Amino acid sequence: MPVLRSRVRRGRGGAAATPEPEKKQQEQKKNPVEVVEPIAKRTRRRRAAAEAGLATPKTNDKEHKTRNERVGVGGAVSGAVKEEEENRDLEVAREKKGVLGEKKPMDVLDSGGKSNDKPLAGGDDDEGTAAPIPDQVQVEDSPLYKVERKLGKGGFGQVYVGRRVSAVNTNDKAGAGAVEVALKFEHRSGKGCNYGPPHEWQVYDTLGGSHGVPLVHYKGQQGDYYVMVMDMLGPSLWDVWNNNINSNLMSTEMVACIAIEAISILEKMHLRGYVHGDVKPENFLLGTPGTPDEKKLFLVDLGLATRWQDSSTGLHVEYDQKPDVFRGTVRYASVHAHLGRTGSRRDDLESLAYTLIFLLRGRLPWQGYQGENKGFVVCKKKMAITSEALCCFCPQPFKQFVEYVVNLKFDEEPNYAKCISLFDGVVGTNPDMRPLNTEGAQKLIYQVGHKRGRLTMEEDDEEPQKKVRMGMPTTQWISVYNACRPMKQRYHYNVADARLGQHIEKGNEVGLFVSSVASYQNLWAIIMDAGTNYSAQVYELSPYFLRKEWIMEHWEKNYYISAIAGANNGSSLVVMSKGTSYMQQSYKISDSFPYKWINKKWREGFYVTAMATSGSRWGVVMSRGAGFAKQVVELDFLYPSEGIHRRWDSGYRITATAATWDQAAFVLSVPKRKLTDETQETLRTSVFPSTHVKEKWAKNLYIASMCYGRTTS
Ligand SMILES: Nc1ncnc2c1ncn2[C@@H]1O[C@H](COP(=O)(O)OP(=O)(O)OP(=O)(O)O)[C@@H](O)[C@H]1O
Repeated sequence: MPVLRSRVRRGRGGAAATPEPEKKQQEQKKNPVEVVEPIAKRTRRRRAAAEAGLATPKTNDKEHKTRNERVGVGGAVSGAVKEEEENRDLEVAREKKGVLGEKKPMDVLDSGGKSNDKPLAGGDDDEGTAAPIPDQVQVEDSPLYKVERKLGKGGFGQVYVGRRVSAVNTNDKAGAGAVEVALKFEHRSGKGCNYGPPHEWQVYDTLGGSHGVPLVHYKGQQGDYYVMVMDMLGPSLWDVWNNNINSNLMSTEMVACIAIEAISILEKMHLRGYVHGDVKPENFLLGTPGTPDEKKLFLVDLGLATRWQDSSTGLHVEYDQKPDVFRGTVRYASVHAHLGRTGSRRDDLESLAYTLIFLLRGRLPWQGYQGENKGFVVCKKKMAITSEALCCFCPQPFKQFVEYVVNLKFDEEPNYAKCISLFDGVVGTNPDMRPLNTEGAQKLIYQVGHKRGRLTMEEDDEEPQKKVRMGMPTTQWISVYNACRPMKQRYHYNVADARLGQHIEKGNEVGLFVSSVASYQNLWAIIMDAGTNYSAQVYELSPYFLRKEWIMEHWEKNYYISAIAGANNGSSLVVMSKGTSYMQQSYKISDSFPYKWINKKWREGFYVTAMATSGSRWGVVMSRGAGFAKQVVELDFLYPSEGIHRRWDSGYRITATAATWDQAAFVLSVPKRKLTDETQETLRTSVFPSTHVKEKWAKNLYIASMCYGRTTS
């Protein structure tokens, strides 16, 4: 019995009817075909009441206009010529490189630091920089400071002690008039200053001085540097950990206190609408030794902070995924940050969980990877590891904290008080005796009136949380079904190479064309139906993944790629059709998911129209004239359930799927023409979903896309 996973989206029932179904019906009348499964009902789903209030998808005007302009210029006359030129370019590029598909590193905005996780070089380096750090600093109406010893350096800036030269109250230890301050220098051509003063300045304006965030007193430009004058603090948690010569480990009580105070600092930051975006041991600083603040915890480096909450509407920012954008530090980044998802409160807490485990155990299981796809490997490891394995030798509360944070949803408000209470049993009952000041957390508990005690996640009376990251990784069939008018559809699976022609010919004889193809264990699955609108079709089974010569030959004859599949043994099945709406086409083969290329082609008015994998290689076909207004990609190491649901809610539907043993990719599009019935369902099954397909047919749902690969059971 196959394992069934169903995700249902009910139709929105838009008013405008598309002409396509009518054409399909006419074609069906002209070509009566054998009905594989009788379809009795003809139903229309109504927009579910619950969805009536959902926002209509926004149109990206700029993108829309560009595409129309380009399509207009392309026209019927020049389309074929342009297409040929386009693909000659592609061919030349590929031959020059001598490989199929280039492997480009991701865009990494990695703040690096001591984690030694810095794929891109740091912006400024005093050793060798053309502009030396000034000897003295005076910005805005600040006192004059003499620049003394270096306190630290990150990927963006360098921090020095500034000693006040012009004396007013010479004994001030803190505040704007302090004798010693921290001076953060960022070179004006540094990577954080592309658009003027560092973004961090703005964030400090809002957050500076809030619980656990140092105050910035003055900021301004001096020579080649942007300079920020802030409260001077003491060693970072990384320094403390590193200086613990005996074991490199911190006491459990100390780490539990850090957990408690860090959660309360993050809670206050989140309350002001920001997420930090780079939580790690290097960015937590203690107060200056010998001062009343020496046992206080601070969080610095707001350079990657972003808003999770829109300042004008108060609403949560919109979900998005840009798989080639990474912000943060590889070692501590959340899985969602690795995958390029919009940062939200859950990400800070996940990074904090990794920070705590690092401080306790002295090492994280994904340390030590190097090379171009380090981010990919680290993310895969974070995704695969169980909380038991990650937290072995750590007391239970740390494991519970990990389990809680990795299962938070994108816009879910974390229960900070509950998280803090997890660590109650690990710290001493008298706050004054603790190795770290936990005053902020004390206040938080008091303010929310939360009863402290030995509360654990399980004992909570809330509904059990749906786990988003705890499923067992597996490989399965992923099939996608769309609502449409009754039509004939056939499927064949476990088809050996030799039998393929027979099935396709038989289908063609009764007017069916191949609408989608997939591969499993070097056998093929083909879907044929009467709803394609194609007028002619050719296919090739090749021992190579997307054989260029055959594709180009058929492009010349005005066929366009309409479906592709790749087998693990490297062979591929390419189907090309006449009668598509496409005006120009391009494809790419790549060792990693080619998001960068997709992004580039989007800007040129192309949309993904077919996608397949062969082993770990990806093949993506993009076309002009695809009939889409917008398109996005959901890429994950497991079935990206949350992302798909969010996209569905914004009017997207899955239009292409492909998966390797590691990753599943879903392309979702907003059609230009509003669909009469937007119902879409997905199934994940361990065997080909033959019985389920028949059930779907009975509900006028037809296979739109399928693939075999990575999901979660
Ligand atoms: N106010 C301060 N007082 C004392 N030391 C500080 C202060 N601010 C920063 N530092 C030290 O300087 C280091 C670098 O600072 P910061 O993290 O702000 O720079 P960055 O270039 O933005 O770093 P990253 O590469 O992590 O983004 C810190 O790790 C810390 O050791």
